[in-house]
Amino acid sequence: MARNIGSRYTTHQILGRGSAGTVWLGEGPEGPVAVKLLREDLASDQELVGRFVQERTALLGLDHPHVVKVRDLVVDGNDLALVMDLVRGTDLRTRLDRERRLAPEAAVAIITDVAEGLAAAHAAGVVHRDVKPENILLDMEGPLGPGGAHPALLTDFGVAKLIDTPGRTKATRIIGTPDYLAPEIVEGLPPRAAVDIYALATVLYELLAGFTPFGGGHPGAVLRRHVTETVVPLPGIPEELWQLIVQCLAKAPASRLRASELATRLKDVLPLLKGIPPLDVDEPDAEPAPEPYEEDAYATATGAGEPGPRRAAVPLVPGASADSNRDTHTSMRVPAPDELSGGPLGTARAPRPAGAPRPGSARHKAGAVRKRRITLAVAAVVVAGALGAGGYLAASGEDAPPQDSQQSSQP
Ligand SMILES: Nc1ncnc2c1ncn2[C@@H]1O[C@H](COP(=O)(O)OP(=O)(O)OP(=O)(O)O)[C@@H](O)[C@H]1O
Repeated sequence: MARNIGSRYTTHQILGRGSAGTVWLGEGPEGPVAVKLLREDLASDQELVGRFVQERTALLGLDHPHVVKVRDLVVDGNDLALVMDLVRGTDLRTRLDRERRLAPEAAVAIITDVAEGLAAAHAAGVVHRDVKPENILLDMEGPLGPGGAHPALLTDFGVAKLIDTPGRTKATRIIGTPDYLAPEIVEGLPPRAAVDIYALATVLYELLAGFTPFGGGHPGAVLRRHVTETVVPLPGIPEELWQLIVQCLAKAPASRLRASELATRLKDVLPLLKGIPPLDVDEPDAEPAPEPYEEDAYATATGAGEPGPRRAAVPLVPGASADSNRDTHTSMRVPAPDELSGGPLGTARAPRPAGAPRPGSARHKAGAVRKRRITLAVAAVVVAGALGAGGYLAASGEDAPPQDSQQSSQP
């Protein structure tokens, strides 16, 4: 049934649901649109509505072929809606679920598009804060690019920031999707443009591997890996491409490439990837069962029980009920330094060449445990030095002063 949104738009049919609201196919004065209607409890939050109006200029001003254009922001009674260009196609998560892994050329073509979109946003002082496959739309009506990839557009700009209002989330909580969260966010620092680069490199890794570099298990373990662990190389990945991923997954934000540099470097790499099939890697198995004498520091410190599902579907805000089982935003506590530095859930997930023995198998077990101990010992030393700010935030329990986290630190 058609429903009016403000005086200019009607919605007809649901395109999809996320944790912050529902996206509808709609009609506006200039033709079809997508309307993201925020959840009622968000729409009735006066502070959030104020922020929504404040963001208007920045969001409406973003105009780039690889960013989904926001046409209007509607505040009407209980309705709070973002009116966007309709992208006829699918989102990258759906494609990835279908294909499991993409050929390097197609993966890089998609990520290049998104890097270009991000470069424009960052230049305008806007940080996305929730780059992930769900927020990358593929325009099936657009021309085919390298590797047969359709144009990719980044969507959901500003939504993470809207939700992350000082009254709604404390400085001690994190907003985002665990698999894609940059280490500085885990440490409680304000998100700058480099968090988007980290998340985008994570998406690139995921397109190539079929899994994220630090995902798996309990969300707390995922957060800890971002801070303490090093990404493990993918078997068969061209070295030039691997180096770009490593650089953009650097723990120090300043060491990562900027979005425009990343786009340029990816374009340089593209011709080398022609005709390379999807990488032949097996997803690492779940963590091997902890050795009896190794204490699960995270579980002990937090009361967390068994590791959760591979992707944490923690609601954005209490009461949210995303009706899909896909990744969603997370609002969770900034872990304390001791939680970040210990426990066997922190082992980096090493991809295996197809058919190689599992890391948890008898043949590999002794080596794996030794390696885990070394990783954790190094991690403990690194985190002890690196988490001063995060530790303070975790301990303070105070609301943060309002911080314009969407202002980019980059020109
Ligand atoms: N501009 C658009 N045009 C066409 N479809 C869209 C558009 N924006 C979003 N969608 C579709 O609507 C669905 C829901 O999007 P939404 O942004 O609400 O959720 P999400 O990003 O999947 O999850 P979350 O908000 O929890 O991170 C997505 O599957 C996407 O494919």
